Amino acid sequence: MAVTEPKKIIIDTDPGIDDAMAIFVALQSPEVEVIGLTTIYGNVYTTLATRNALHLLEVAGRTDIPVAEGSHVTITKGTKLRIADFVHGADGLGNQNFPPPKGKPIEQSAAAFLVEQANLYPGKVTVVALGPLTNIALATQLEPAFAKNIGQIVLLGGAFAVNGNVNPAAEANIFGDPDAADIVFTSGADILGVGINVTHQVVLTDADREKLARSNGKFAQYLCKILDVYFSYHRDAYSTKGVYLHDPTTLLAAVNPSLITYTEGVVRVQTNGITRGLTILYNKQKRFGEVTEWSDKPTVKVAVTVDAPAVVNLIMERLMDS
Ligand SMILES: O=c1[nH]cnc2c1ncn2[C@@H]1O[C@H](CO)[C@@H](O)[C@H]1O
Repeated sequence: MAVTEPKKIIIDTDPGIDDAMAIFVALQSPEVEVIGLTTIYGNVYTTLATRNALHLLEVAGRTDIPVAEGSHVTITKGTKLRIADFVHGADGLGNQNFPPPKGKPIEQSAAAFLVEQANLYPGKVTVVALGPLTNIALATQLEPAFAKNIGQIVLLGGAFAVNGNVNPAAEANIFGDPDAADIVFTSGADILGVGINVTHQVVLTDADREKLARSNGKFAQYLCKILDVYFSYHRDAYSTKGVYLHDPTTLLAAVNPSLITYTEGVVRVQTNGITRGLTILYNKQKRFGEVTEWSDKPTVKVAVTVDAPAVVNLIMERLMDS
């Protein structure tokens, strides 16, 4: 049997408790090879995201993986960022005050690193984007061929036909930089968008957490230390007895696409007004008489269903077996 080469992935991340989980699951997934982490603001500011990315790689014993620091401002140079420290703790990792990492990010910016890797392995690199899409939008501006050269962009973002999690209109990653999101969705790259309409189906329960705690898995043990803040946020905000696995679900959609189903259409993002950050998918079922803002824009894939039990099982297995 031919041995298939692992898929090369770059994780663009704002760690973040569920980011930490996604990064660990990726490192435990033989189907993929993590060739770099790029950092962005979102759950924390970019400087802290870089520090946390380096820290998580040190915890994993994978300091061979480069970290490239991303943008500190939005694509329109906006500095008024919305940081979700109330979801993840002030340090982004459950207020554990871990020691600073020994490692440093590489000299290259996240956007330059993304462009370089896409050029180096045309069509072979998947970006798994777990935060606001500023770095990816910058990469498309830095290199017009980026959309063509990148293999796929699997992104966590949007709330398709459901309420957002920042406000009824907007999901956090898209709200973080709506202009960048619109650039990415209309870039022509092969894009799979995974919205919270899908990730809200994937819940880690208290019982799952207890099972993780009882295992000897190194990553399971680490995560159990940082999960408290994330659980209490969900209890307060949603009255759920568990937490949504946004980032690990998106990562697994890249690792094993058969875990989800998707539809195709054109996605545009509202960039101003009270619905700033709203994602609207045009499903092409109606032929509109007039030219619309969706006309002549490239088609993307948007996840519709997920095999939630399989996703939770796979995440648990990989974290416990570490
Ligand atoms: O209520 C929330 N407000 C802001 N960010 C959130 C919230 N819940 C989760 N996330 C973070 O944003 C992404 C999913 O939208 C996830 O990365 C999650 O960590």
